[in-house]
Amino acid sequence: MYVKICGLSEPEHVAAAVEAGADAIGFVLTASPRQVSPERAAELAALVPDRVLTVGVFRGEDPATVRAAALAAGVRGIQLHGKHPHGDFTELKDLGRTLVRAVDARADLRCGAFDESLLIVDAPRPGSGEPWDWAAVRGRPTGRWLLAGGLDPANVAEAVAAAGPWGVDVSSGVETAPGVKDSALIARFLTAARRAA
Ligand SMILES: O=C(O)c1ccccc1N[C@@H]1O[C@H](COP(=O)(O)O)[C@@H](O)[C@H]1O
Repeated sequence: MYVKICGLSEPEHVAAAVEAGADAIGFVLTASPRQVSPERAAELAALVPDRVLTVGVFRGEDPATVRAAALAAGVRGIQLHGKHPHGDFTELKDLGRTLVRAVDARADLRCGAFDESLLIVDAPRPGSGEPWDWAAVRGRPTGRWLLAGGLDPANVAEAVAAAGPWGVDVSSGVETAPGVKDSALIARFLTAARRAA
């Protein structure tokens, strides 16, 4: 079970996620209570060992803006959330970063359909912490895909059983308030997700 912890903004929480065995760590570089500057993301990314994928999260920005911010942040992955056209992914391919497409259940759920190497199937309101009908996507996504949206340490096993994802992605469910991560919740989520596999 691949696990991504998203929306980190403090070194102690980056360290907690790495220590607990996260496969990927996300820095939100778009409007959000979790937004960090590319410079702050670069400081945090420098603390992450190579085995953990660092991902910059964007939503609606044009490819030139995404390119500049991703390069400044030094992230190895680029997550485009929402209705980015295929052409946005094509324009970013030459960067050699891991491209991640994040969509809700109404979208094309074939990983690779937009030349991405990782797909995230999320709630209609990303980063809201709202659970949704995870079972509705069971059997639909293809390839490497992560389930996101309203997951937390207590429900991740149920969500995995319902949807059958390749991995999971969490932000709100490891926070005590919007944008305030909690190291103990991060560790509990990793443990619960691994057991759910
Ligand atoms: O986390 C945010 O604030 C955010 C903002 C804009 C686009 C994506 C965002 N996060 C993504 O949302 C899911 C996690 O959702 P939840 O909070 O666990 O319900 C994950 O894919 C994040 O990358």
